Amino acid sequence: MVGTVTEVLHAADDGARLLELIASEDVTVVTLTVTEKGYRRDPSGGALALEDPLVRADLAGAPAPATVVGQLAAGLRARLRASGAPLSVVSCDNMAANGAVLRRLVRDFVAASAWDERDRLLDWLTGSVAFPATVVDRIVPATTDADRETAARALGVADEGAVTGEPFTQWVLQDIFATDRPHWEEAGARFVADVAPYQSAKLRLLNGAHSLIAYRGLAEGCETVADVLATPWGEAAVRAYCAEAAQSLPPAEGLDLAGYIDSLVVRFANPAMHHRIRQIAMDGSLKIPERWLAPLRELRAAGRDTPELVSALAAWARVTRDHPLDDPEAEALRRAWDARPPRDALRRLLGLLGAEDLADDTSLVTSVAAELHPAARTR
Ligand SMILES: NC(=O)C1=CN([C@@H]2O[C@H](COP(=O)(O)OP(=O)(O)OC[C@H]3O[C@@H](n4cnc5c(N)ncnc54)[C@H](O)[C@@H]3O)[C@@H](O)[C@H]2O)C=CC1
Ligand SMILES: O=P(O)(O)OC[C@H]1O[C@](O)(CO)[C@@H](O)[C@@H]1O
Repeated sequence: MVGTVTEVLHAADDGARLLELIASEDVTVVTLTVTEKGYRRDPSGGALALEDPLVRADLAGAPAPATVVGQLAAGLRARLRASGAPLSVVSCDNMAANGAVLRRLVRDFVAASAWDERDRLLDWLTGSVAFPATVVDRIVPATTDADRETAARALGVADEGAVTGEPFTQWVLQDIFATDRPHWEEAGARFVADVAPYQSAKLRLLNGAHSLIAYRGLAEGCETVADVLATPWGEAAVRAYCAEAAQSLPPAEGLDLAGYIDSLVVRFANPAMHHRIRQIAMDGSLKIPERWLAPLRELRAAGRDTPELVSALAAWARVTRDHPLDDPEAEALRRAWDARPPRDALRRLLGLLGAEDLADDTSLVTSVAAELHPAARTR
């Protein structure tokens, strides 16, 4: 039993209680793990997607906000009305600069609202609400029935909240909380001034390699990350990808990139982790920009070759063409392949990733298209 969990709510059904809790002075920290989808960002610029139907409904004053940002903004308004006590809102989602992203989205929502206290709320957000950036690095795959059965056998009781986690754990937080914060460092968390080096290393190496494994593995009939690592090509593909992506990472004190890459190979190969590659492949249109496109742009701008990232993009493109997709853009991704020749389909796919600049990069598009050709080498 996790004794610190005293109440469990479903935000969609218990909206009033959620707002009451965000407004309560007893609450000093709100954390979020709602996946990239939960943020409803405009793919091109990172602003709140004001045209999204649910965001529009929340802004129009739907009785209970349905989006995460709408719920947070309404809760923060209630808090300002109740006491104005400072609060820290901590995104634990897998996005670069997740704190700044969330702060911007909440501010975008408030600024677009017709609320009377809109300007006062924006001022209060600036002075009293902190949005620290964080990086959570621990592989915890979606729980399966088999995991629940294992937990029930081990515990002697059924635990619907059981999760399976690997031995490795890392939680790095930006130390800019609005009030006294919990002493999470006593349980191993690290508080630092700047999480960006940790965030980029994790997104570009761990998550970037995961996505590569997912799209290449799907095409080859694998089911889990460990299955891919057990193939003759799995470890070499991870190492080659990481060696290339790591060139985009500046050296940072306390970060041993070579050691991290070695540890990834061991973590990915752990046969006890049934981390399904379909789970990782899900929502590629939201995950790929963070994981691959940021290093791709930086490396190309520095004049470096990017064969591994090109190959990764080709693996994703092949999956969008040949496999069923679980992605908010699934239909548009599939329709991109109505374009001929494949270079035009690739341009459309890159456009759907919000990467018009890369879609206009003829040399990149030609390289990815060459990898799609049946005669291209298989790696
Ligand atoms: N599981 C892991 O190993 C780690 C997960 N994370 C991050 O934590 C976040 C959640 O991951 P998990 O807990 O594994 O996933 P999960 O699938 O168990 O939980 C996702 C939660 O997000 C909610 N959600 C999904 N779409 C939403 C939407 N459009 N609007 C509002 N809420 C939505 C779901 O209802 C669910 O409660 C992700 O961003 C992930 O990158 C970070 C590090 C480790
Ligand atoms: O979004 P994905 O690739 O399914 O990953 C889920 C989570 O597992 C991890 O890769 C493990 O740390 C997280 O970074 C990620 O958020």
